[in-house]
Amino acid sequence: MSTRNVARFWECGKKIICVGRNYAEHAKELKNELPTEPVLFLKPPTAYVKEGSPILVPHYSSNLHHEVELGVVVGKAGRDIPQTSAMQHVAGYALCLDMTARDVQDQCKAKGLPWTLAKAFDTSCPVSDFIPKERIPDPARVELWLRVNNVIRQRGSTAQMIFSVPCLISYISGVMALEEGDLILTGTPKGVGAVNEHDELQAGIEGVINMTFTVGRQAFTSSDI
Ligand SMILES: O=C([O-])CC(=O)C(=O)O
Ligand SMILES: [Mg+2]
Repeated sequence: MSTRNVARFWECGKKIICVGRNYAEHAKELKNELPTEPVLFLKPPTAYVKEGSPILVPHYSSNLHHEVELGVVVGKAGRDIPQTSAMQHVAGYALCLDMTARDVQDQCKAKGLPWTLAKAFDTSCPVSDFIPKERIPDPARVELWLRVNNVIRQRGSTAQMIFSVPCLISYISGVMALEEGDLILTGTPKGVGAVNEHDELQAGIEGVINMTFTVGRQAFTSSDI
């Protein structure tokens, strides 16, 4: 894959690997135990949405939550990657939202079912433009923020992550091969909450990038895509 294609990672059709409960304060706010190893789940490439298109509340949910996260874009494929060379596999970053149907996730948790319906629906992965690696010299020093209708909801530093970016790359690549254009969502800091139709959602990485999305509602109609 060319550098140009990695820069348009959302068009590559590659996988999105998400990490849950990677910030202690967020694990606590949802009354979850702190993980002893990374919690992983996946989103399909159809989850991507870019600025200019709305985030859609799934037709089967009435409690859509925002989660602002640092995304890591893979630039070099690998399997069983050691932590010491993990950063060589990073092409760059993206500001990401892990949109979550919290009511559906709660039902999945109660029934012991996977989180797919809660996390993998169309538009569940809003992303910024590609951020070249040089613009973020240290992924453990990134300040994330998120506002809904101009009110600050989330603010956190990636310094608070339980598992670092090199640790996550090493762990994930021991489970599944990482490929160029894959995206890793590294977990959300505290402050998650609901968004509703017509809300305006703004998120940013301090001093690097910001993005704006509006919220709409998914219609349950058959259509060609
Ligand atoms: O749904 C959750 O709370 C897990 C998750 O994605 C996160 O911690 O970022
Ligand atoms: Mg998340």
